[in-house]
Amino acid sequence: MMTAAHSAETAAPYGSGSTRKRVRIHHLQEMKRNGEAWPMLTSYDMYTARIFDEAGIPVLLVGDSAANNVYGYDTSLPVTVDEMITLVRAVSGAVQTSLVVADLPFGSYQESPEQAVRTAVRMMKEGRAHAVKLEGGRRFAPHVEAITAAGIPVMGHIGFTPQSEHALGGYRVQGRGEHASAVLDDARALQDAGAFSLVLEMVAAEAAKHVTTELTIPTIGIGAGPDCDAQVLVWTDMSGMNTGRTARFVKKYADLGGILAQAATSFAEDVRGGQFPAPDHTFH
Ligand SMILES: Nc1nc(=O)c2c([nH]1)NC[C@@H]1CN(c3ccc(C(=O)N[C@@H](CCC(=O)O)C(=O)O)cc3)CN21
Ligand SMILES: CC(C)C(=O)C(=O)O
Ligand SMILES: [Mg+2]
Repeated sequence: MMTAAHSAETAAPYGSGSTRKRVRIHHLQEMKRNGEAWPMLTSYDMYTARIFDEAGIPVLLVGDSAANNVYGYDTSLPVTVDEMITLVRAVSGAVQTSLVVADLPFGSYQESPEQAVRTAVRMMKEGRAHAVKLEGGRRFAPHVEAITAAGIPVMGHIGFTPQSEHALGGYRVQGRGEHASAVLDDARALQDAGAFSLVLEMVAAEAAKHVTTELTIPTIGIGAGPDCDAQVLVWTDMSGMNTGRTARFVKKYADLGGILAQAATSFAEDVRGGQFPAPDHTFH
């Protein structure tokens, strides 16, 4: 249910030709209070952004997972701010309603709160994002606070943080048993620093539930069980565009990879067999 966020009753902001209304951060907090779970998807291009916006996905994340899913790198570490900005601009230019969140890539904010603000400003100014996301727990509270003070909404991201995979020792579930309290401490610190929401990635369901209850800001789970306020998946995973191996937390809702392979094969057959172009596709 998209409620007021997707209704056409209110005038759009100046400079916009649209009558649909942008999802706002307070709508996300309102959905938490009302117990309405909401979806988030990644998007890296104009077509998927337009489709997900029309489908009523309130938040689109231009994830640094673009490293894997656009640029073909083996981890998310190599993607640059410039590589991200190009994609962020494509996505934000295509949406009418969805809130566009841009990931700050590895190395673009860890040095200092000042560096974090500089990168976040670029994502807003050049990428035209509506918010930014960064990975890390309580040690990044000053960074979140500085970006927030600059007037930029920040989404946090804790649990398994792929940019730290080498420090974490691989793809590991976080917050099991006695480690649950560390996840809660990180969550609280980020909320207190001004984060408007928080991704919990590969967090034990029990810990994720406890964090969700304790926080006033929405939690967005990926491999963090059913009790988060929202759920996020990478679009290439959930659509079957990614024909490779996916994590256990992924549910595949379509076979886009298979459909596209069929279309390419049919096109190739038609060209080779002389069935394309037909008279309908031909000018005289
Ligand atoms: N396509 C794609 N989907 C993602 O979810 C994703 C990316 N790319 N790139 C950036 C990060 C990396 N992420 C990942 C990638 C792999 C696993 C994974 O293989 N997990 C295993 C191991 C779990 C374990 O050993 O406990 C799994 O089976 O879920 C998890 C998160 C999440 N993000
Ligand atoms: C998996 C989500 C939360 C993410 O950070 C990304 O896609 O980069
Ligand atoms: Mg990311």
